[in-house]
Parts: sequence; C-alpha cells; structure tokens
Amino acid sequence: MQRRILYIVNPISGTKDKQPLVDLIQTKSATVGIPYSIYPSVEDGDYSYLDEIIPEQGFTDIVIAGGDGTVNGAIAGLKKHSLPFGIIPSGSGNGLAFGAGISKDPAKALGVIFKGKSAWTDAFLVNGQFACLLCGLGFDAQVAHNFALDKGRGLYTYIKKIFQGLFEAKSYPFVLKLKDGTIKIDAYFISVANSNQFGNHFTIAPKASLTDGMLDVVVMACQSRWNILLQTILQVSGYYQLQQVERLNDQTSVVYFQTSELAILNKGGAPMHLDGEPIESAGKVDIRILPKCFQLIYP
Ligand SMILES: Nc1ncnc2c1ncn2[C@@H]1O[C@H](COP(=O)(O)OP(=O)(O)OP(=O)(O)O)[C@@H](O)[C@H]1O
Repeated sequence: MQRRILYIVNPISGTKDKQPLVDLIQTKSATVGIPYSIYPSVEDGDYSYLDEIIPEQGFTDIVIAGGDGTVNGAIAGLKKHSLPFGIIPSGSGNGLAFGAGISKDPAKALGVIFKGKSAWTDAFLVNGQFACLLCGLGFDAQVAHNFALDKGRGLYTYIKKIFQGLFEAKSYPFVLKLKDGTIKIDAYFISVANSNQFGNHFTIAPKASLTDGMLDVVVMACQSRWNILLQTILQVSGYYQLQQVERLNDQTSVVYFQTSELAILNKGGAPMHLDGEPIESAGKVDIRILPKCFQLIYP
C-alpha cells in the first residue's frame, strides 16, 4: 500500500529554527517517493482539527516533530485513528523519542520513519489524563513548572532550573496505595515512568520499558541534601535493583518498584508534571498503565 505521511511540526519547541527541518522533509520525501503534508502543531494541544483530514486524505502515518509536550498532545488526540506514529526529536528533552532509541539527527530519524517498523507501545493515565513518558510529583515537577515560566528552552535552561530548584527543594508527605499494601513516606519526589528516559538521555528509572505493560515507580525519601545527590547518582546509574512490592519499606533512601497501577495521596500539595509539562496538583492521583496503547515507529 502506498504510504502517505502527515507531519506535525512544532515551530517553537527546542531551540532550533524549523525551516531546515521542513526543507529536509521535502527533499527526503521526494527521494523515497512518499507523499506527505505538513501541518503545524497547536499551542493548546487540541488536534481535533485533523480528525476529518486524516481519513479524507488517506494518511497512513503520523509523524511528530516536536518535544514531549507535542508528542503527548498529538498521540492523545490522534491515537483513535490507529495509525503508526513516528517522532523527529525536536524538543528540549525528547524523552519518548530517546527512550525508543530514535536519533536526535533529523536525517536519521527520517530514515527510521521511512523504514516504518512499528510496535505497540504502552501509555498510562494520570487522573484520566493521557501520558506516554513519565509523571512526577515534587522536585522534578517544580523544575518543570519553573522551566515553563522561563522564556528560554533547551538543555541549558533545564540545567539552570535544576540547580536553582536544588536550593528550594523540600519534602512532601505521600501515601502510596498499591494492590498489596500502603506505604507512608516523606519524599522529595516520586517519578512514575513508562520510559527509561527523563529526556536529554537522563534516566531516573533505568529498568523502565515502553513495551512491558508496567510502570516503574521511584521514590526519593526525605534525607540530607548531600545524600539526595548521592542517591540520585546511584539511582540513575542503575545501582539499585527493582524491589519486590511485597517487601517495600519506608526506611530506605530510594524506593524503586514496578506496578501496573497505584494511587498517591498528596496531602502536602506537591507540584506535578505530566510528560514534562506542568499540571495542576491533585490531593489524590490515580495512575494506571494502558498496555499496547499506540503504535510507535522504532529504529
Ligand atoms: N503552533 C504553536 N505556536 C506556539 N506555541 C506552540 C505551538 N504548538 C505548540 N506550542 C507550544 O510549544 C510548547 C513546547 O512544546 P514541546 O513540549 O514539544 O517542546 P519542548 O518543551 O521544547 O521540549 P520537551 O517537552 O521535549 O522538553 C508547548 O508548551 C506548546 O504549547
């Protein structure tokens, strides 16, 4: 069947001008002979304007050129068309693309799309809101909020916000409710990860997989700031093994386990983010995996 690709390009994500990318899409598409159209991303993430266009024009693939915010909005809105999604990483973090092994080099990312090997990929719901990468409460969410308020984008702005945030970091009281029990813990952050990528090739949940039907939960318990730095380095370098849910306890520095669903009571009002975008905090957060939710084109 002749493919026809719908490209969605975010004009402001990341730090680079998108005209060279549009030129590359045009040249490479002409070389491989795949017809296409390019549409802009939308600021409010509502892609319903494409719902009639997709079947009318017979698109077979949807390719997103943007960061994780754009990827989240486009997949959430357009997965009902049951078409494979490709990603050309063009954001600041690009967590989902890097988690899937897609190169930041646009020519290589396009090459992956033209080969078109897709696989069913998990997503998850956070209080009914769609997520594909990760959800955070506490420190990393505060960084996401501060990043959103800054005019700058890109890796440099992220690093600046992380260091500024370290001085303000505080712990919050959480209760984690699992099928097998309840954990009460004061923690600096909780990350619930579908992908092993936070973005920028940084991982907080090294064992997370986009296709295992599970979520990886990392809880950084309350401890001295120096110890947090040490424990974070150990966690991201893969030092900690996954813990058995039945044997979890609140006396460890880092709690790391897998589950398909959990509820988090967040009475301290810890800030929250979803796929790197700040969202309104909630007192109770219900999270569950959506196994094999959408098709993603992998290298
Ligand atoms: N057409 C548009 N015009 C203006 N802003 C837009 C448009 N489309 C999307 N946006 C905004 O672009 C912002 C950034 O998008 P995105 O999250 O994809 O990139 P990023 O933040 O640079 O990268 P990442 O999420 O990977 O860290 C979003 O907040 C979104 O509202």
